[in-house]
Amino acid sequence: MQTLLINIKQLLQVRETSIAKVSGAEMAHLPLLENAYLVIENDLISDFGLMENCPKLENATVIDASGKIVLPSFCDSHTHIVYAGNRSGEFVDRINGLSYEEIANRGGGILNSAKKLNETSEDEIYNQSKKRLEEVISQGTGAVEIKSGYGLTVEGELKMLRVIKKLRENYPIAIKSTFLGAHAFPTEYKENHQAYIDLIINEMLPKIAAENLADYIDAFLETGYFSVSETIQIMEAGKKYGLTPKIHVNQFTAIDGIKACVEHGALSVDHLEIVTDEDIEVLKDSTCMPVALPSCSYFISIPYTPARQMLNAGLPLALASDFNPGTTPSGNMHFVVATACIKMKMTPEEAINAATINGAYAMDLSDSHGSITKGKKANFIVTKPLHSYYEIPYCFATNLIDSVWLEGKVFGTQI
Ligand SMILES: N=CN[C@@H](CCC(=O)O)C(=O)O
Ligand SMILES: [Zn+2]
Repeated sequence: MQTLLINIKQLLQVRETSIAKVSGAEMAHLPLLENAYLVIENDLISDFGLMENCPKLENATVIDASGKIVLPSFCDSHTHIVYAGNRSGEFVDRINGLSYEEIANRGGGILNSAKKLNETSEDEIYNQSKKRLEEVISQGTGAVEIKSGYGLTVEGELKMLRVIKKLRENYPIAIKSTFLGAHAFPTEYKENHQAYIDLIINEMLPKIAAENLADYIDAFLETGYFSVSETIQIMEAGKKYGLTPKIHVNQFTAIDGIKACVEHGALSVDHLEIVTDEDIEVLKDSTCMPVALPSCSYFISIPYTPARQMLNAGLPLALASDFNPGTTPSGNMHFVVATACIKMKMTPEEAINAATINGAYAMDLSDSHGSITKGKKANFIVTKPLHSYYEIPYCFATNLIDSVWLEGKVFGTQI
């Protein structure tokens, strides 16, 4: 089956050859074609170019995209969209003056979500989570990572990971699965951290590996959560089962966690609201992708990742949503891109690179996702008529999407 999109006003992120990621000054360059065509063959991109060179394809379905912009789907490399219920009560508590830390210390926060999750059936969690997955797809996400971490018990973590597996089986979107048993210490382990770490290592990990339920391992490396040495134990244990680390770090404090993550081969370090010069030095010349989560900074009023400082140092940066019930109840990557431009002073080119090809890198998907390249998945967004791609971050709260395409079909026609 062949589809030909013609008269595309701007075709963004076109890469003749596949690249893994873009870093530093390269991020200011977003390659594009004005007045372009795009050919899709089954689920893959097979050709693209300028309209003046548009091929005549006898049997293709032709779609006129006059005035519209086409860009690769967003690659959201950090979410927690599998959860039960919500935490809107804590949202109001924060409006009334309590901090995230104070709420967590009262047994709220992650432990609140863990209680709800353990009380909810797997089917019910699946039904709640699939609505969020459908929502983010309709907002332009074409590849997503999903974490566990609201179970904090053997059964609870397995339940979450099985839901992620079922989502992966039932939706035409690439899903990577991350085991985050080390998200918080359950109350009964508050005074005995090692016993919970042992439970993760000796009980959870072998079962997860036996069912092949995870691609990555994560921990919340933070003051009051998992220390550097505790996180190292988790990373080392995960690696024995082939799970590469992707770690929550530097959300509230900088405690030399990034160094440990880089030394232990982390694919990404995520959050980075607080970043020191030493952290930046450690990330230079590493293969680890820093990931910023600006919707989290927005929602709980914490600093934004210092993107400019990091890009000036030559680092790459990815943008992800962090969709979760506590700090970011939204997976809208258009809002993420806009907020990165508005609050982090990233240019539209930098933000779109960060939310597409660099997001793909942070999920080991840059070979198949994140750019308009022949042979990659035909996952892309067609916008409503726009004057230029600058309007994507500029119109920060307008739904600019005309259609989202996953594996060569308009989403909604596959399921
Ligand atoms: N910071 C750690 N984990 C999540 C939030 C967890 C929660 O509050 O439920 C995050 O990435 O922001
Ligand atoms: Zn997170």
